[in-house]
Amino acid sequence: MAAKGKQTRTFVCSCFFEDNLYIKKYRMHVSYRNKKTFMETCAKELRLRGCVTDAQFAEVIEEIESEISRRRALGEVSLQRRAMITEEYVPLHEDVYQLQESFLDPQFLDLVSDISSVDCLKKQLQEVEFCHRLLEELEHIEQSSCPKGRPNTMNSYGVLLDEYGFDNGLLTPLREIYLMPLTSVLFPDCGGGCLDSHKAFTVIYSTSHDHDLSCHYDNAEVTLNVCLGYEGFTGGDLYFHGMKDEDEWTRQKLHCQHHLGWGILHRGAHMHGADPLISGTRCNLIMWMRASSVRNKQCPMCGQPPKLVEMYGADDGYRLDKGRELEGAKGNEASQSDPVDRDVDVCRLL
Ligand SMILES: O=C(O)CCC(=O)C(=O)O
Ligand SMILES: [Fe+2]
Repeated sequence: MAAKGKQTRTFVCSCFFEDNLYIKKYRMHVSYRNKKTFMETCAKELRLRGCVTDAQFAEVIEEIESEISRRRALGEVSLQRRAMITEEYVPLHEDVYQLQESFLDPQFLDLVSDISSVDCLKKQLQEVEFCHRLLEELEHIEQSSCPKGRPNTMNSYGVLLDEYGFDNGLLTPLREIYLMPLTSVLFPDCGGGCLDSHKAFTVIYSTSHDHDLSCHYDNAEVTLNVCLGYEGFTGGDLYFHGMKDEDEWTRQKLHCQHHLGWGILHRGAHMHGADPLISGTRCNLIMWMRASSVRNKQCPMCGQPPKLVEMYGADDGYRLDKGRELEGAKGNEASQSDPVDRDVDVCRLL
């Protein structure tokens, strides 16, 4: 079922190999050029977070270096997974791969066809049968022996959806036909009117594994976050602070409860995280939507004009403008950028 897709040249910004490396144990994003600079810039903060012995530092450096190697090989590994999935994976519900209007809540459809006022967004989107079928399909994927690409180093559970063929029939039409009428009205300032690609994955939280998500921003111009449910859960609210470039982004805090079948649209640059889950399991579908015309000018991760590195097997949503220089011809490498942690006391480090 993996989609073949047309051969678009795909790129990442070279910062992917040096910046925003997440150290899960100490809940901290760091940059890494070499061991010496790393120790000069990050050792102090790491010590404050409990990394004190030589062995602990060695472990952190090993983890970072292996994450950089993983990132360099990621495109090739993704292509290998796609080939195996195409060969072996037999879908449980063929219909969940093709978007139909009946999957979408009537109130949502009304909103798309008549987005005259932002207030309409407060209407509830009801639970739909589609969520159950999609969840069953995702469980079927999880139980299959086929390889699964995990979203990023902040989320260890869940799966990259494009590798299983959810883009062409389901998610691309969802973005183009139904989401863009809304995002172009809600987020015209950050490319909501010209979203031209996305990276979609699921995230799964339970009390026994990943149970929360640190405050971060996404590698996205606009993000869709839909709660697909699972076993009844409590806790695990999504929360928002200010925008990442605001001086006092921690000052505000808005809580949003997840409800089965509800979707939340937000700017990728809106600082957000997930509270700890108290009970049950939560599965959400995340679509990081990208506008190449926006990110071609400024990488949302490093905040600089992107230094494009061509990648096969993965796509961070940049497109080659005429005359643009490439950073390096590093084929067969790929990126699955992490969301970027911005714990309050870490932000000045990065
Ligand atoms: O758990 C959530 O609802 C948030 C997930 C998220 O922000 C992300 O994966 O980028
Ligand atoms: Fe996020």
